[in-house]
Amino acid sequence: MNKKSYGKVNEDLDKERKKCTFNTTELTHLIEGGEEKTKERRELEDFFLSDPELNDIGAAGEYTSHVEKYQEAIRKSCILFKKIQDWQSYKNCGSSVDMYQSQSSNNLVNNNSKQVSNDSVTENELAKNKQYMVNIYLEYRSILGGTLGSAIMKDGMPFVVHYVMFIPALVGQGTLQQQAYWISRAWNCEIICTYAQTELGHGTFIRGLETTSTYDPATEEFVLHSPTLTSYKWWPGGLGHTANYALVMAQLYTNGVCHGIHPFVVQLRDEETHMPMPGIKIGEIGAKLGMNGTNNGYLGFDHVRIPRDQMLMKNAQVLKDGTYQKSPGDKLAYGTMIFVRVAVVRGVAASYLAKAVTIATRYSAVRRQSELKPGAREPQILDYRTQQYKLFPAIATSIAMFFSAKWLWDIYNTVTHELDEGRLEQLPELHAMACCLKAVCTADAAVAIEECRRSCGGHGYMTCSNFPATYGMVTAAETYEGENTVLYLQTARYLVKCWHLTKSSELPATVQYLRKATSRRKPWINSLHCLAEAFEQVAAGLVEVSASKIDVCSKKGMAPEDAWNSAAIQLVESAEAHCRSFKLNTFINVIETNRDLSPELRKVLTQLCELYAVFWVLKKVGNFLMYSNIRKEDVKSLQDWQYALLISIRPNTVGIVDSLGVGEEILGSALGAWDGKVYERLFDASNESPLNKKPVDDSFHKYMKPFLKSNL
Ligand SMILES: CC/C=C\C/C=C\C/C=C\C/C=C\CCCCC(=O)SCCNC(=O)CCNC(=O)[C@H](O)C(C)(C)COP(=O)(O)OP(=O)(O)OC[C@H]1O[C@@H](n2cnc3c(N)ncnc32)[C@H](O)[C@@H]1OP(=O)(O)O
Ligand SMILES: Cc1cc2nc3c(=O)[nH]c(=O)nc-3n(C[C@H](O)[C@H](O)[C@H](O)COP(=O)(O)OP(=O)(O)OC[C@H]3O[C@@H](n4cnc5c(N)ncnc54)[C@H](O)[C@@H]3O)c2cc1C
Repeated sequence: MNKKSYGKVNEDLDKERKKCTFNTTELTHLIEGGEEKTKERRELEDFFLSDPELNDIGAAGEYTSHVEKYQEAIRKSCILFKKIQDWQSYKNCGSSVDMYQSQSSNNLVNNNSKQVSNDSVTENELAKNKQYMVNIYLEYRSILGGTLGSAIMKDGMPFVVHYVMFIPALVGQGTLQQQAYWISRAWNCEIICTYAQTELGHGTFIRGLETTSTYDPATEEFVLHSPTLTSYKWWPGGLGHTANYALVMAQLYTNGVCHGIHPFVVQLRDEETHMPMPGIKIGEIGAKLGMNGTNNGYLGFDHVRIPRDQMLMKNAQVLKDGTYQKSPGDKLAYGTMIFVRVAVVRGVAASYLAKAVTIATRYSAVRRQSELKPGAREPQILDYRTQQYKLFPAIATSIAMFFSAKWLWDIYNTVTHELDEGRLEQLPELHAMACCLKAVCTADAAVAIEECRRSCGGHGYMTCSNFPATYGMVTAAETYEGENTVLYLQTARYLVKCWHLTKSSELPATVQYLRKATSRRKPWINSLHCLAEAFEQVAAGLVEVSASKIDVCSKKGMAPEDAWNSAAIQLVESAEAHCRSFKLNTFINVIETNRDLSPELRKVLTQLCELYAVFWVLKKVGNFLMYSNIRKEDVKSLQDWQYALLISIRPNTVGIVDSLGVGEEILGSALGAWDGKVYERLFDASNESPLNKKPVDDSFHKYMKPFLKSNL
């Protein structure tokens, strides 16, 4: 997007802003978690985007080659990550990072070994490590996630997995000594790392991974090996040509016994020359639908030896003689995936959808098309009811996502703190919620972004609208970090278990509705509370149907796995319904518990919350007729309600998207700029095409002219 000034704001957009009935800053603060947070976010954006080396947004990267794109992404990553360090000293927010640095420089590392003395490492420091993770997330979420990072590198960053996965994996799975050594090196970017779990043959079924790590007690080393083509690591971000270390998930063998997958830090490239280490076969996997800046790679091992202390041993351990000591919880090695799923809900789904709705809404206020009434001025396309039906539910969905993401982040912090104290009771609930929220939010964001693109007609198809890169980023998140169907099935597994417990024990907060939902049968009235109840009835009804289908199949003699597979479609639906019910309740809770909300904002939020709910009832009306109080004769009144909500939300639509706080550089769109100078920006963007540099392209003389002549 061009940074040039085009003068006054478009008249229509200006009028839209003037008629907004609520204070947009109040909504921005609510979404971001308070005035202070908004201030910090703006300061952070200014710090990075005022750097001309990073903020060259008009530089039409879409016309460069695959190699040039990668090289540019690396150039910017190096500047960006240097600036992250500068920012950290500027804000003095790295005290717990300093703790790592002082530990490693105090020569905790003995004789080139990373297995270090335990003396100076205390429980207190463990708590600091956790705080450190929280700091990273909060400080860098905006940089690495959907906002700043994507403005600077639209096609993704080759260093992202280093921060988003390698460091979190170290915190979750390394001993304090391993953290002291590896995190300080990774944090200082002395090394760049990736997270290598997925293989050519297996991504979802991680118990089926084939890479082996066999302990050799004679040398106190592990031997990493790729026994088959399908065992090659495949996909890790930054693996192709960027990372020189990887956290590799491999099947651990000691004394001839396989103990399942465990994490190992492996050097991939020489720290000086960057050449692959002996026995390492490495490359990039090639061009993708999107995220072409992330340098996803492949990796094979030919009997590569690493020291014993490069297995991360916070949970399970291998002693010098090869004795295996089990982890207190066999799923603790999966903790990094929970962290990223939690991060994706806000950092990717909510943030990218906020961008898309801002672009499409501003454009729809500026764009005028067709004749609604003969002879009258062409209307703003935002006035077409069909356009409102495309955009307003997407806006409501984006706001609902921000609220659920906040809840998820808070429970993630509580549960990880409990895990450090050896308490695992809330882990299943966190896992279930992280799975379904990641799946519903990324899926909804992808569908809504595509709807936003279509709502901008032909211009939405242009790269300079920024819809293509935005969609490419979000649709990737439907697959990575757990393919969405697979994640729904994880949540469903938890729901069916809880269903069987409804009569006998206390249920965790998010599933308490299972006990009461199906017994309620009141007449329907159009109200938020009746809607919330109906959502719970649908979720409970679907869980009940799934559980009984499994029972019926089992009674017919089916194996439990086949019975599960027979019910899988209903199981996925039940997990989705559970998540939508949770999102609605969270939205209502925000409105009801924030007592200081101004009446104007409360009114707008209530309208958006109602629209979110009514939209989904009508989308899934079959389920609501089957399992909730809603009857066929109520559907018409719900349709009327939805229609009325579109009309009430209309005057505030531009104000609502302005409140999402997405800055110009972050939007990066000719269609969505604050000033609404859509046509000027589209025209200038077209003139950046290299084909427009000469009046006649060389191909005319080389191919077309001889061809035309031959036809004379
Ligand atoms: C600082 C950062 C800030 C901001 C950044 C923001 C956004 C990020 C931006 C961009 C992202 C960039 C790059 C993306 C990088 C993507 C990286 C990856 O994709 S890494 C690879 C991820 N891979 C997966 O997610 C694999 C999915 N598969 C699985 O999770 C599992 O294999 C399975 C599907 C759960 C099945 O495993 P398994 O067969 O072993 O398990 P069971 O089904 O038998 O279940 C056993 C039992 O365990 C429980 N369970 C499963 N998983 C977990 C878990 N993670 N945690 C806790 N518990 C778990 C399960 O519920 C069962 O419980 P039971 O019923 O037996 O009690
Ligand atoms: C952009 C991107 C970045 C990535 N980055 C990384 C990375 O940094 N590190 C890393 O290790 N990996 C990474 N991955 C890999 C990613 O985590 C996997 O692709 C993902 O977990 C899905 O696994 P899969 O590819 O094996 O899909 P599959 O499991 O083969 O899925 C194919 C189909 O089979 C279905 N299916 C599979 N199992 C089941 C089941 N049990 N029940 C019902 N249906 C099932 C799925 O629903 C899907 O429809 C990345 C992927 C992408 C796209």
